[in-house]
Amino acid sequence: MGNLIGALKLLGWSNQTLTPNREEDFVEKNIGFPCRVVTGNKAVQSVFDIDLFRKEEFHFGVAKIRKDFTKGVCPSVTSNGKIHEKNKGFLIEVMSKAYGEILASTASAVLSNISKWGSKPSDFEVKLTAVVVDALFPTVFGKSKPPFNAEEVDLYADGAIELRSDILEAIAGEDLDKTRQALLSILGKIKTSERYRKLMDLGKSHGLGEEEATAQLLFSVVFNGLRGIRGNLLTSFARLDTISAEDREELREEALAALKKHGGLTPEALEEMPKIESFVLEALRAGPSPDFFSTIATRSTTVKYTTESGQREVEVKEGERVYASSYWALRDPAVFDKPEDFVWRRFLGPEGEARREHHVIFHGRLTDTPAANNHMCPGKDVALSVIKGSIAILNTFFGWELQEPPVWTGTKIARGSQPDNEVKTKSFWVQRPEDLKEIFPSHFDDIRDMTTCG
Ligand code: HEM
Repeated sequence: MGNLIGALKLLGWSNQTLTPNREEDFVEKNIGFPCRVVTGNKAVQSVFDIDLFRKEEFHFGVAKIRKDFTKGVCPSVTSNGKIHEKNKGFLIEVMSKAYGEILASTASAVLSNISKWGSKPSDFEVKLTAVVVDALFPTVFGKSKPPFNAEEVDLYADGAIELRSDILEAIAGEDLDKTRQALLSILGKIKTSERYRKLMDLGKSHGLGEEEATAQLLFSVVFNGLRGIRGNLLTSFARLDTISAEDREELREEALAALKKHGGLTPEALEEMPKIESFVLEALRAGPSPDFFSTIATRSTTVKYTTESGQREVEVKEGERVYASSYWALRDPAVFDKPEDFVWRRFLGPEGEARREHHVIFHGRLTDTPAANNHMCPGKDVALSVIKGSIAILNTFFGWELQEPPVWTGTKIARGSQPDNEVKTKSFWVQRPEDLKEIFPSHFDDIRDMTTCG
């Protein structure tokens, strides 16, 4: 019963069931399984040591991965040891190639999607998913015919995981026919994509057979990549609604100057947008997705960490589950002043630079580098480029009114970092059309038509 009640509490109140007592960390709790819940920033960072903490294969916290959605191959994110090193080495190389194309692809995805939105875009969250799919997927797979489609990709990502508790899963009673069709369709598109053979050769050079390499790409790009970027882009977009018009203008001026100077969304232009970067990092701090890291102690060990009352240490037994909350680590007042406030300048200047040591959203510090021998996200740089680039373009050239103000309570597990309430737009329009025409001339006519006909 303990497991069921624990799972129900987590499903019902999400991060708020884990609200820390900052005097303590590594608290024993049942969240669907008995574990140690870790919430302090320094203590959470201790789980990044892969000698001490390993992944539970095919599981994330209260969720498990459906094996038939990965062709039975354990995804890199929950694999360990030598197998993880092969998977991760491959994915790091795939993502570093994608990084070279991601900004051009992002600008094109944002603007070509907007040209189809009209002035009253409905189903805005699905529309934003399409932006992410169009920005990310071609940089990995090249062209695919027919192209990947946002609805089916979302269906796959929803269907790929289920609840760990069989009882709760039976109550949820999902119909998987459509998600299985989506899986087959996506696999077909991956296998006929422009770069498939090259990707398979790359996989081979890392010791991965075709089945394994395909499954790693499928789960990494369609689940980790899409879900990671989509949730955090939506939350960043919604946060724009919570800052003043003057602050929005300040962000706009910075981005516009950089885009004009470099003739588009280039790496050099993004370099010259520290305010946009700080805004996005703060949005990801205030509402990170994913919001936890779930691990298992590889051996009995003593972990040293700091709390408000000073240095502490804790004995963790071999095999004990450790659930590290990035949501609370990013709200630790020991490292982030007034953590409940949204302070978009928090990551500016030398002090803001130093705060990157505590920003753990990517399962590592922002100053760390993903590697085959750690579990840090290999999509970090690509993901940040998509989010920063999209926010820069949206805020600079477009205006919108939401149907209701976004709200974040940390109680809605299914929403992750996204606002509790679905983001719906009442109206959407172009601003600074002359600048848009000058910087992105090939998209301008289509977008101008959108505002006049919508
Ligand atoms: C803002 C967007 C993203 C965020 C916040 C994010 C965050 C994370 C986190 C926290 C982990 C570790 C999970 C854990 O250990 O429990 C992770 C792992 C991973 N992510 Fe991301 N991710 C994002 C985007 C992406 C993208 C774009 C890709 C690739 C297309 C990607 C691919 C992966 C993979 C393959 C792993 C497993 C790493 C390993 O095996 O060591 N992620 N990501």
